[in-house]
Amino acid sequence: ASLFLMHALPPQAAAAGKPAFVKVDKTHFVRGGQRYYIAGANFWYGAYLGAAGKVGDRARLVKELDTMKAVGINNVRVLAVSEKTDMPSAVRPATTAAPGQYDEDLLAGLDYLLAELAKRDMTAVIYLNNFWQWSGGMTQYLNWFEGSQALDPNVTKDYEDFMAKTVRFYRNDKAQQEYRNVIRKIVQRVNTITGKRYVDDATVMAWQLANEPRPGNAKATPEEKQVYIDWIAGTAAYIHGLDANHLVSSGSEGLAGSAQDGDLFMQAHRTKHIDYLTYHLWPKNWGWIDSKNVAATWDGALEKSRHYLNVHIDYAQKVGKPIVLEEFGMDRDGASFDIKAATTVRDRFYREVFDVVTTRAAKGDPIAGFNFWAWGGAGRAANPDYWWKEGNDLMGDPPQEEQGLYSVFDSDASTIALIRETATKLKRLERK
Ligand SMILES: O=C1NC[C@H](CO)[C@@H](O)[C@@H]1O
Repeated sequence: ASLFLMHALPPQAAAAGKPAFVKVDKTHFVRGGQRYYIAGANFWYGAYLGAAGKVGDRARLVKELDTMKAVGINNVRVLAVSEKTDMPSAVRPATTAAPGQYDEDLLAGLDYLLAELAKRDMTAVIYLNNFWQWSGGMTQYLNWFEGSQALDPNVTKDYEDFMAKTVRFYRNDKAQQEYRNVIRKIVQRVNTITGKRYVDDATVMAWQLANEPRPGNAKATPEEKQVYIDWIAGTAAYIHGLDANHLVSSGSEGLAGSAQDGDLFMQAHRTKHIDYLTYHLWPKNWGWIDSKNVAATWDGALEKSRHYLNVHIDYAQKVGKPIVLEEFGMDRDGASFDIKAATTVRDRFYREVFDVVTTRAAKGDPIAGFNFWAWGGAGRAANPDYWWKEGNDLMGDPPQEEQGLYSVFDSDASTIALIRETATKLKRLERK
């Protein structure tokens, strides 16, 4: 097996015979003795596809990874665990049925995904919780440990209330203890397919605290901000205590996930236990663009997006760490979810994003790559209303969103061409 895996490593590492962990060298990633840039996809459901039995679809997973590899995608950002919940817009089944009750068949899906990524010299950023409800997440932990109702914003329609209540997770000792039990279970896992300990597997690029953890809502108090800063540092330190080989990141969106407070964003990521910064860019979610009135809103959205793209690279320069634009997306023309709808606005947006990323990376600035949101591949919406039901294909859009909202499908040739072109440009920078 080791001989087999050897040729899955970058040439330098294979020659040296040691695993090529992704490391940080000042404001850049290095891997196998050379710079490393992320040309990545969000693939939250990758471990679900890797599960055996009826939940998974290993044949589809292999096909999706082959397709992504052929495009030049070298990294996927995936969900490791989900929490069983009665919230309608969460994925089912969940890896955690209740505190301490884990579904080994589903967890073996991550084993299979990592084994397949290793064969293709691809890496994974793995997040260990979710600030949002679509995988159970922090609100489900609070249902377990404080008895509160797990809040589904798709039902309550009140995101400000959701965010203000969800941050109680950071200060709930029992919830934090179970969260750390789950972190330890995943980080110290032995891959049931390869026999390799996760801590020794260079296919893992980084552990990520959660998907989009926020300090509170728009009115986050100084005390909530300090709790957030301390939670990031404490949890990241805990992970590094379990695993001396891998990087740790927060999963932050940047300003949008920091109550628009740049000092908080930088302060929360100065801790030595956080190895690189992350940010996400969502013009439609944040109301910068009206997909049904692009003519009137594109210029403003582009100006705000360019500023957002650049200011976070400047924050990373000040903090002295790499930063990855690990989420961005745009819907299909006319706000359609139909796979047959054109993607001219999406392609224009991706082109603008890629222009900033590649231009500043080529200048040596700390932008270390991207993950677009999200790979839909061969997945197809199953219902006329585009909502997901258990047993339907999984795709880039999690269950809380219409199936087709942001997914890049394998038939979206123009968008895939832009991703391929950008992956090639970043690959060239690795050889400098
Ligand atoms: O992490 C996320 N960021 C934005 C995605 C699209 O709205 C969303 O599905 C996900 O919760």
